[in-house]
Amino acid sequence: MLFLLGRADDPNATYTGCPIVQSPPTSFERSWTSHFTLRRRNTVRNIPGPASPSWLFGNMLQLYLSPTYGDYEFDWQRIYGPFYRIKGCFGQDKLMISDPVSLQYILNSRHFKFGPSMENAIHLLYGIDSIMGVNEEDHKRIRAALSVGFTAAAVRDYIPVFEKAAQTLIEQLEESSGKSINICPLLSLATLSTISEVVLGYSTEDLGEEFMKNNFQILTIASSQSATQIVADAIGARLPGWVWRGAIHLPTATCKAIRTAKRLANELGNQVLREKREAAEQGLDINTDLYGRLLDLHRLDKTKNTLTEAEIVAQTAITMIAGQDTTANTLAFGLVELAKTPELQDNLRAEIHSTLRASDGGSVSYDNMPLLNAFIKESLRMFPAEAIGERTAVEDVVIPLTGSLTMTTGERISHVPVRKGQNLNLAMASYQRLESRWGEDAQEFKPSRWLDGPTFEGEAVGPYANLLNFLGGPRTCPGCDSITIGLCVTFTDSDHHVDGVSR
Ligand code: HEM
Repeated sequence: MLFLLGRADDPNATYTGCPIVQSPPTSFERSWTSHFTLRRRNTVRNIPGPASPSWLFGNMLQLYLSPTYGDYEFDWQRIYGPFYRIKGCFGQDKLMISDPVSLQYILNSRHFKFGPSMENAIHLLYGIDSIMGVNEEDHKRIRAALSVGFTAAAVRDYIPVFEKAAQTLIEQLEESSGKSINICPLLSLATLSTISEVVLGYSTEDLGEEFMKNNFQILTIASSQSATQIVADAIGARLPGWVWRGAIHLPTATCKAIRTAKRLANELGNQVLREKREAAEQGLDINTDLYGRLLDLHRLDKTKNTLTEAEIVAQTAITMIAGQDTTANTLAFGLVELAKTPELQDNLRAEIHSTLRASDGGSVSYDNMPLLNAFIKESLRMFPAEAIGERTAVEDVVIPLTGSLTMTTGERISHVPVRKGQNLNLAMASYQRLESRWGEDAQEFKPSRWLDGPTFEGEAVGPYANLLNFLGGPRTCPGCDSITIGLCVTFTDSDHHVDGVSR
């Protein structure tokens, strides 16, 4: 489970990313609701899917602990199509969904919320008042307020920060020139320093030693996966919230790290706001980062449209953690592909050099670099940092399909009725390798697909390039636009040969 990651009714609200549609019941939903009430049998059980090797683990070890990500999942998709059933721990039925029509429906519908493990993890680490911890009206309000830090103008202001981080990265690479290095911790540090600068106006030195140590502990906990954790997760998902809230006080290393992370985020958020308040009282401009913008809005307009200081502080853990390893891993996978394909590296370097020459020391037009943009889209398509999202149906609901599905009973259906509580895996990595969507070469890393005309079949989903890396709907990742610019800047500025790669 990638629990570190990391939705609104107002059609006029301008959030970054995908248009926000929190749909009222559609005619489709109304007609199917009556149909569904007539057929309360468990349809999910009759959806085809792979055999389960064990009652205890179901297909979970194959899904999450295969030697290379997708060893089983991509094969299952080839055999069973974009909507199939797998077994979770203790015989639980889970749906694996990569059908674009179904995904679009789920992401924009009010009939689904985070699954229980994800909800508990969000509450524990980010807090119940964080943007991911709140729902409905509160979510819409916090999301609208946070959007000041993610507008096109704000993202343009971040470019010097991205450039500075890329420069530091170059210096670190130069120090290790000719030697083999582990690039992942360097990238993680680079993304943390960028996020800290644009969110809080703080450098990593300002964050302090204890924060830095805890931050890397938390990322290690979040990215480690084992059979024991999979079972613990499945048991945890069945426990009520109060058990989780109590369990966090256990004297284990993980619980201690999470307790420390919450305390440090709270202290940090309060300290940043105190300093910004004092700076504003001295007449200084505090509109230079996300927290400065949020505080300034609150000082000028204390209506319900702005966040209170406590609400701003409550966003510290999520904004500092959600984008760090997701961005670093995207960069790392891009570098792996560059290392494997020297010709691509040379062509990219030629495009970067000619664009930099044309800019003549002025601002660089990243949009005018087709190969760089194609390379970034292809890296995102092949290697989504969050491979699977988790949702639960909050009531009995019917999910539409692109085509139809033949059940194990032989019946063909074009809509899947699911019961309240049904667990759904939004299979983003599978969707991004769906041959019916991307073509027969969907499994190949091929940036040229983005340059050779229409890239995908069917209606667009997701906020960027028809990709689901940032999911979609009201909970689309708000960092989407800044990340894509940040990736352009980093690859442009870190003009270094990647000579080889080992894992
Ligand atoms: C390549 C980098 C990134 C990827 C792939 C990514 C992916 C995602 C995904 C998939 C979600 C939705 C999770 C869900 O609803 O299940 C999400 C939510 C979120 N992301 Fe990102 N993210 C990235 C970087 C960032 C950055 C840099 C920030 C901010 C500094 C950020 C802040 C957030 C926040 C605040 C949410 C919660 C949104 C909400 O619930 O309304 N992310 N991200």
